[in-house]
This record gives sequence, structure tokens and C-alpha cells, in this order.
Amino acid sequence: MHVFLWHDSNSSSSTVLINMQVKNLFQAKEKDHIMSPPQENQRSPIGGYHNRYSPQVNNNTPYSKNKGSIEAVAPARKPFGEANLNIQGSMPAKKEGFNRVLDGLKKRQLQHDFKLERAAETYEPIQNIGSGAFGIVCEAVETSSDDKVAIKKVAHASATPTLARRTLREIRVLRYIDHPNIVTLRDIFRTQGPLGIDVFLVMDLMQNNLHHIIYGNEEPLDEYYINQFLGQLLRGLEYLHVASIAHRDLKPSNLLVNQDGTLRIADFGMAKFTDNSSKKHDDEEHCYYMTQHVATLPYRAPELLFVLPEHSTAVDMWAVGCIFGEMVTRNELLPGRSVQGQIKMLLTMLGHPPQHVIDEIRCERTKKLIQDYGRKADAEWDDIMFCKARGDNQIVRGHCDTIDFVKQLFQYDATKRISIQEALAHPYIRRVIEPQGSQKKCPFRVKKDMMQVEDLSHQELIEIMKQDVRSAENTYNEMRSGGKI
Ligand SMILES: Nc1ncnc2c1ncn2[C@@H]1O[C@H](COP(=O)(O)OP(=O)(O)OP(=O)(O)O)[C@@H](O)[C@H]1O
Repeated sequence: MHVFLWHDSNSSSSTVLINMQVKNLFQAKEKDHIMSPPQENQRSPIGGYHNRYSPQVNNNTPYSKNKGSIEAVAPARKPFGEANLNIQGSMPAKKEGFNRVLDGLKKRQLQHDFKLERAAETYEPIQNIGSGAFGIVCEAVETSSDDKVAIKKVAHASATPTLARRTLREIRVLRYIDHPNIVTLRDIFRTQGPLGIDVFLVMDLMQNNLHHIIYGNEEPLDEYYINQFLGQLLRGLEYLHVASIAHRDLKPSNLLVNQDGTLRIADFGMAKFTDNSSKKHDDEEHCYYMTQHVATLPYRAPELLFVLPEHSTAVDMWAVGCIFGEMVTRNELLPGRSVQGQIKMLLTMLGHPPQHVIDEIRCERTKKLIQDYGRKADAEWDDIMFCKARGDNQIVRGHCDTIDFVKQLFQYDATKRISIQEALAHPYIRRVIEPQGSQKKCPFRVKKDMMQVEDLSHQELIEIMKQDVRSAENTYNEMRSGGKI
């Protein structure tokens, strides 16, 4: 049993009906204060103050001076029973007893999931805080420093080539990376589990993720914070994309957010070095992309969905469009639930891909699906955003440069899609995000290490993973004893 403390559920999968009348009701109106932060007493970045993810204004954080702080983004992780079971106060004795049982179960589950062996001297697990398809994450304390950390366990990481490759990718990206918008790795260690090696990645603890911030309130996210999050996402991606590393699984739950509003990109299990100019896939790889988890469906770029012979860092830019749209509308923009459903969703919303994109599709089934699907009128992005948006949102009414930015991100043809540098130079981004000086470069070492990962056999993956964990463990131990962590 895994304990999910963060509640996930908010996606409608209804097909969007484009209603031109809706658009007419909301004539675009210029808004001139996007760069300025919300004023004091204005509502918090995540909306109202009344629901279970209630924000608390904190005037001590960097964001809080005259702005209202983003302390809000750290909704209390409610006890499992209280958050997920609708237990009313009418039976307090029973409720208390029940919660005690649940607490006991949670504790046992935590002890079972996080048997740290030697590392138990260094870290003390406190509670499970998240889990995905491949990892379980707990909050823990580093006993020597009292620092709170997050420990991600990849169970039986050596059991299959997919798991071993995912784990090695994550280790290799995070080990030498140093960027304020990418999660920080503090330590790595491994234990021997019943089905192979369990690998543990220790990271700085982040309070929340963007998924919960988007859906944690009835009201839309404030546009100031939407733009702040977008800006940080773009800067983290710039660091990766300049080194030709694509994340390939960007989605709101993989964007962690701290109480001071810092956003960090996490979960690098799908990250890949992509040589934009040449890489072709063979037919076997085609089938692989058809079936494997490469980018969660609603954020999956057409080149992955249609299994086109090439893909590059452009897949992340498509996901940026989906995430930006989701922050604005508080709805998944393209909420497909199967590969076919996702393709139909794209065709319904965005019309057919250009013929040269269709011509590149080698999978006959996908080609036929697209060709047989009735040609729908291309929707305008402002209509799509209007229809999806809940409540009144100024960005949806936005400038034409906002809509142009979205359009550029949702180009079917990856070569025409806006790149990270073009995005950062786009008039919309220049208008809403403070320019930053040149940033540090991703070390060449990361690129070199990542290039190797894709061609290794299962046995090589296991050996190299063991070597990497051993050498990282030694480095972190030395740093810890030298007081550098
Ligand atoms: N450093 C951290 N601090 C706080 N929470 C974290 C941290 N790292 C991960 N989490 C939480 O744990 C969840 C699962 O982590 P992660 O996405 O890395 O696992 P995964 O199994 O690789 O996920 P996926 O199914 O998306 O591939 C995240 O969505 C996030 O909410």
C-alpha cells in the first residue's frame, strides 16, 4: 500500500466546443500591469483563502514584500484520513481511533518502503509525500544537520532495462547540474532489495508541486505568479536545452514549487541527450514509442504521438504550451486518455497536421487514423482558452502576443515550433518576465554522460549504475564530512 498524501484528480475529458459567442462576450482588453506583482491585500497566488489548500500570507519571504507571499503554495499535507476520507465530527471517538489505526499503518508502510540500512544513521524518514509510476518519495531529516530532505526510492532499479536506464538517466542529469530552477541532488545510495538494487536519491525538500497549486483553489492562479512560474520553467529548460538535453516528461506534477515561489524541474527519468540534427529511429524503436511511457499523454508532443522518426528538445516546448494553458485555464488543454484518444483530441482542437508531417508518419495505423478522421476546422487559441478557462482570467483576454506565444508552442511541425531561446525572446515573455543576465552553462560532463546511457545493454546499465552510485556516494560523503553540504 502506498500512502498518497497529495490528492490528484482534476481533469475533465470533454471535447471542447468552440463557441464564438463566448469570445464575443469577452472582447480582448489590454491589461497593463502584468509585470507588477499583486498588491498587498490582493488575493494570494493560488487564489482564495478558504479551501483545503489555504494559503497563508507570509511577509518574511523574498516574494512577500508588498506582494503577498507564496507561502500559500505549501498547503499543509493533511493526514491521510482527514484529507481523503470524509469522516465527520459526529463520531469523534471512532474518528480518533480510526486515525490512530491509519497513522500506525502509514508508519509501517514508511518503514517498509524506506529501509535505509547504513544510511539510516544519516536520514530519518518522516512521512511519504508522493509517488509516481517509478518512485516513492518521502520527507526525511538529515540527522547531522537537521535539514529536511526528500528521498526518492526507485525500487528494484536493476530489474529491467527500462528501470535501470531511467535511474541512470536521473543520476547522470542531476549529479553535476547546478541551476536554481532544477531540483538539487544531495546524496545517492543503494540497498539490496528482493528484486535487485533499490536506489535512493536524496534531494532538497520542496513544499509542493504545480499540479496542486493549479487545482488547490477555486479561483484561478494570479497572472503574476503564472508568469513567474513560466519564466522559471523556461530558464531551467534553457539550461538543459542548450546542452541538447530534453526532459521529455514535463507536466505540472514534475514542477516542484517552494514556499518562496521558486520553481524547480524534477523527475529526470525520461531525460535524453537529443542530437537535434540527425538521430533517426529504427522500426523497433517506433513500436517502443508507441507503447512506452514517453511524456504523459496530455503533454505529449505530436512527434512522439505520431511516432515520427525524429524528436528533439522541441517536445518540451509543446509541454510548456500545455502547462501554460493549464495554469491559465485550470484545465488540461488536451486531456486524452489513450494514444488514439489523444491523437483525436489534437485533430479536433488543432485541425489536421500539415501534409508533410503526415507524410513522415511511418505507422500506417496512425496515418489512417488521421486521414480517416473528419477534417475539423482549426480552432483559434483564444477560443480554446476561453472555453477551457474557469472563471474570469485576464490572460485569456490577453494581448495578441499572448495568443501568438501559445500558437508558436503548439506547432505540429517540431522544426517550426518555437525554441527555448526564441521563447525567451518572444514579446510576451519580454513583457511579463524580468530579463536575467546570462546564466551558467550546463557542464559538458552531463552531456557526455547522457550520450552514453541510451546505447548500454541491461548488464552494462546495471554495472554503470552501481559505479555511478558508488562514486557519487563517496563524493557526497566527503562533501558532508568537509561541511560542504
Ligand atoms: N524534492 C522533492 N521534494 C518534494 N516532493 C517531491 C520531490 N521530488 C519528488 N516529489 C514528489 O513526489 C512525486 C513523485 O516523484 P517523481 O515524479 O520523481 O516520481 P516518478 O515515479 O518518477 O514519477 P512519474 O510517474 O511522473 O514518472 C512528485 O510528483 C512530487 O510531488
